[in-house]
Amino acid sequence: MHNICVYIHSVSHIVFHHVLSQCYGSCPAALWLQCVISSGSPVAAVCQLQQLFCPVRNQASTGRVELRFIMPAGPKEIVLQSLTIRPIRRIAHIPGALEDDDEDEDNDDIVMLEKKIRTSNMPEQAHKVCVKEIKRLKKMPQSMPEYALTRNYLELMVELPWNKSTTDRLDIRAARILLDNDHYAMEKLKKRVLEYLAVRQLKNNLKGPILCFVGPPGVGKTSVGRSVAKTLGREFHRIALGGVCDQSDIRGHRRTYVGSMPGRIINGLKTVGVNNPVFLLDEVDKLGKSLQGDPAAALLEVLDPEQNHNFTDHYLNVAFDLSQVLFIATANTTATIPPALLDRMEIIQVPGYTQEEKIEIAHRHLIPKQLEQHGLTPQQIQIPQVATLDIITRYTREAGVRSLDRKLGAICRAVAVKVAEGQHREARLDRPDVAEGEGGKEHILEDAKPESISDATDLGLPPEMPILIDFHALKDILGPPMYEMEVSERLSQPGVAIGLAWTPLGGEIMFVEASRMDGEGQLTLTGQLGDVMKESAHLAISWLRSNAKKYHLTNASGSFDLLENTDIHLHFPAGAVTKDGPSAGVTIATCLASLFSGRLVRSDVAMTGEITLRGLVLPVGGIKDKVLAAHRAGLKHVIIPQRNEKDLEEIPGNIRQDLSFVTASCLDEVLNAAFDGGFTVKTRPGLLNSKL
Ligand SMILES: Nc1ncnc2c1ncn2[C@@H]1O[C@H](COP(=O)(O)OP(=O)(O)OP(=O)(O)O)[C@@H](O)[C@H]1O
Repeated sequence: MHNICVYIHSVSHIVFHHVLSQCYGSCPAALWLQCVISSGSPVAAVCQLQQLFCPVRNQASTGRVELRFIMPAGPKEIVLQSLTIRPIRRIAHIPGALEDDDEDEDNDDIVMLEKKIRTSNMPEQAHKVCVKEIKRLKKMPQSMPEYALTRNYLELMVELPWNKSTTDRLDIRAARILLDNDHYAMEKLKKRVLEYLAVRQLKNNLKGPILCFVGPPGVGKTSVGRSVAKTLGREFHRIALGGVCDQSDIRGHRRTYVGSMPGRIINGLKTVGVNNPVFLLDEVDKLGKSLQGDPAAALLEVLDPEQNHNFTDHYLNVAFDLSQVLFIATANTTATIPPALLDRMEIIQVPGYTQEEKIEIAHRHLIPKQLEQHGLTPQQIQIPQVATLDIITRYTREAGVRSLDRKLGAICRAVAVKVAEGQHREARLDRPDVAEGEGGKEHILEDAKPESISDATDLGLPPEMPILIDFHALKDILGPPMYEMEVSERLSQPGVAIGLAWTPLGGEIMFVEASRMDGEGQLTLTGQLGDVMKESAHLAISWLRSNAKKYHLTNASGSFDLLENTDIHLHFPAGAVTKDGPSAGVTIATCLASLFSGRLVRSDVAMTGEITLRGLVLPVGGIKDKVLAAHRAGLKHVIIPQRNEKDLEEIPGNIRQDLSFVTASCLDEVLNAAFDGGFTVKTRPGLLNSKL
């Protein structure tokens, strides 16, 4: 016997009761779906319900049925439920009242629910609440809106994994192999993760710190979180926190609200079905705030090992023990993480990759993954390392590898079309053993072919030869290169210097430009600068004015008072991007020194460092990312504050070899390194201040 019964108990509230009885064997005895209609009349609601039943009516006696419900607000279709129906004997559609049969079925369901509550392993407090609620449910008329709410609540309570967990697979050696297999480089991060797992192995129930991976996009933070779960043999669940601005998203709504539901933590537990998953709290730095409360405050309770064994979701209204859950957070920057939340986490910096690391990641992980996703084999496409380097330097500018991955995806798609069309032809190979690489340079290919493939095809060689991706093929598929080395062009006149900036997207090189013109001694700053950066500009000008004689710096009329009848304009290109922080101090001072001395700053030097009014150079953060950015841009020398020398240990050996570093403790040393032949004190008599 198969019944579907619908009743409307208010204009805005429709409860659809779908009873599946005897003929369903192992299927649940009853399935309840509830749909809240935000607007519309009863007539409209009945029409929609008729639409809902149409597919069921037309269904043959066996098969799969999708019940669809059209919301009145628009054309959006929501699949309420899809289920297998066999056989359909009868469909009853009775708006306004329940059939007697259905009532019996429903009572059966409640009996089953009660049984589940009795047999479930939930804690005593939760059990008491459930028993109380089911007693209320039994006495409640089924037409009451609260009936469905209570029933949903009880169904969630019996579904939650109060005591169900997976057994941890704690084998550090296996974990090391798995992490190494899944991720290239990231040594610091892997080391810390292994330490964490080792302590877990030695001491069960570790109330350890919450790890928070901080780094630019696409450096593998999320993917390491997934590997940790795999290593431990735990379920993995990702909770995206970007843009979450309502604390109910974390802690749930109280059941008194219409449409109330549990928060993301409880929902996640229901999804994974165990109480010890790995929860990845993604983009914790992008939590918002609103009148509906502060979600970061709600997360405090979730992440605090001292409190989270008693986490109370507003919807559940009973405590759930989260102490077995392994939380890992990810963020692009710590600057926007609320301090209290930051305090509960151990920050592990994940810096961007060098070009060499990116090439390795591409060939070991990204290309095989893309080939698999596009149904290609290494016999059908060949991407040499020079082509990968071209993609990295000319088509992407990023600290991570996400954009590189996308470009490789685009190449695979283009090749898939060729392969599918059966047109196996080399995109282009001018000479048999040579392909063009970055900057038009020619590179010897690893597996150089005796003939170019296009020639080979013409000569009747096998069409299954791999399609070779070279510079010209890249141009065909990805379009003209998006980034060119432009550094030396931009430093071809005085008043320009290259700084190094740290952004949540990784390190960047930053040009600082200065011009002077007749005026009244005003300083104009443009390029969306924050207050700290503006102050750095004022500091740099003051230092140069006070040292103008020492360095023989003059304005256009030859006066040592640099601002006399002179206005200065300082600009930081990429004017749409907001910039702040003190680390541009040395660059601004160098740029102005170039402007007033008429000398060019070396075009292969980049610098970073905070300055004081006395010309000292103070340490700054993000050195590794900044150095990587300088290397990516093809620069050769990097000036950093002396007290940042220790940070150079983090720079990979090959990058340290490619670059030379100057550690400066004062602006004199910076200027000497930034200009060819140094920027030493002029010794013309009469120009120097007597103390010098
Ligand atoms: N070291 C690496 N080895 C292998 N694959 C990597 C590595 N780093 C990143 N990837 C790959 O790059 C892709 C992007 O990584 P993922 O999504 O984990 O980045 P993310 O740091 O979490 O970025 P976001 O901050 O934007 O969330 C994934 O496919 C990942 O497997």
